[in-house]
Amino acid sequence: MSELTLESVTKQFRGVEVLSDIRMDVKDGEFICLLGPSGSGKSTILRIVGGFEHADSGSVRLDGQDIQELPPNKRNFGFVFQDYALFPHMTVEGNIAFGLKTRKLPSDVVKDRIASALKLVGLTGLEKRYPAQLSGGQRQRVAIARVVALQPSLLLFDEPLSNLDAKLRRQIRIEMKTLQQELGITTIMVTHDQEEAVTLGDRIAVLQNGVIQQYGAPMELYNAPANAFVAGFLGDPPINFLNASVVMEDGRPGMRLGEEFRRLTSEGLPTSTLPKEAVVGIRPEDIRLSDTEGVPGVVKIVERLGAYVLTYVAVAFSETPLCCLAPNEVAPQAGQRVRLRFDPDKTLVFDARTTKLLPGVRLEAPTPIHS
Ligand SMILES: Nc1ncnc2c1ncn2[C@@H]1O[C@H](COP(=O)(O)OP(=O)(O)OP(=O)(O)O)[C@@H](O)[C@H]1O
Repeated sequence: MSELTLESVTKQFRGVEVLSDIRMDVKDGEFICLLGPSGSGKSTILRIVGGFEHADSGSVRLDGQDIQELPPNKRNFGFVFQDYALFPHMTVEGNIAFGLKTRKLPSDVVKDRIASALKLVGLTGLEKRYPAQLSGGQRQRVAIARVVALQPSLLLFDEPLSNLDAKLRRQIRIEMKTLQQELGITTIMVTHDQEEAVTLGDRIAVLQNGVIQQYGAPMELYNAPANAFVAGFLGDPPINFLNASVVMEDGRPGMRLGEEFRRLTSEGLPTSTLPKEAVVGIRPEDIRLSDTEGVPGVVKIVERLGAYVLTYVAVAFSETPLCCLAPNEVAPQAGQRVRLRFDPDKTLVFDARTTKLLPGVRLEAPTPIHS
């Protein structure tokens, strides 16, 4: 069992608050990703969990026990950093054995642990190689094997893949997920790469300025982001944002998007509580290109990505062209006039002032268009 709970954790550096009121629970066997831009406090949380920093207030509990006074070497946690620093003068075997020997384990146990760790990361047969004789991906696998061999109760990864090229990142990412599922070790990983977080994390904590903006399953965050920041951080290509004013027409709320007027449905939210200014979020895959129906626009740029095509369409109510993602066979030309249809169930509406999601508020279907 390895369940971790962070409660009301705060941290300041030189009088500047870098973590405020961090609350997180990590269940046994879960893979948690801490996602956020540079400086948002991800590594500081990991370092507090690892025991390399002390929280100013709040508690960090493992299986109910407060561990804050335990030094890092008494926590039995495995740490893999971005700069995984293998010992260059030691073989693969020697690198993995090092930590095991400091724990004074019998030599047959050390041998077994090395063999099974190397098997897990697919490096059996490379025991006698030196780090310089390995590829970047192999070195990272040794770094993971070295930590896994210690049989830690918690795995802590700080941007472990960021030194690798895109293809290798993807490959090792799949290996890490498989390995973590096989071993069932509770894992926390820091990343600023949303794709990595979405593919690896059972749950993701999105951080901004030391505050957890939302903590939940990847698709929960994607489909129902708590605020515009989370909506913008998850998804590639990113969500389109449009500024809009909320207005009443015939006693019913609607929105002005430049010259366009759209009715609003506001399930569960009284019309009187709707903000005056809103931000509408529409994901590229929720916009359909049409010849006949919807908002008129002009294609500016077409980017072919192989399986998909991204079309950037200039419309009257947005300063920046809207990005639409469509299957490859739907490929308009730059300069072409098109119409755009939004999936009304998928539009997200945020309060422009607080940036919070207005749950249940949707733009209605594009037809009929009022002017
Ligand atoms: N030891 C320290 N002394 C002073 N300030 C620090 C220290 N460690 C971190 N900080 C500051 O705390 C804030 C959060 O840093 P942290 O490293 O946790 O962010 P991060 O989200 O992991 O960023 P990155 O992705 O760049 O590593 C930053 O503003 C950073 O400059």
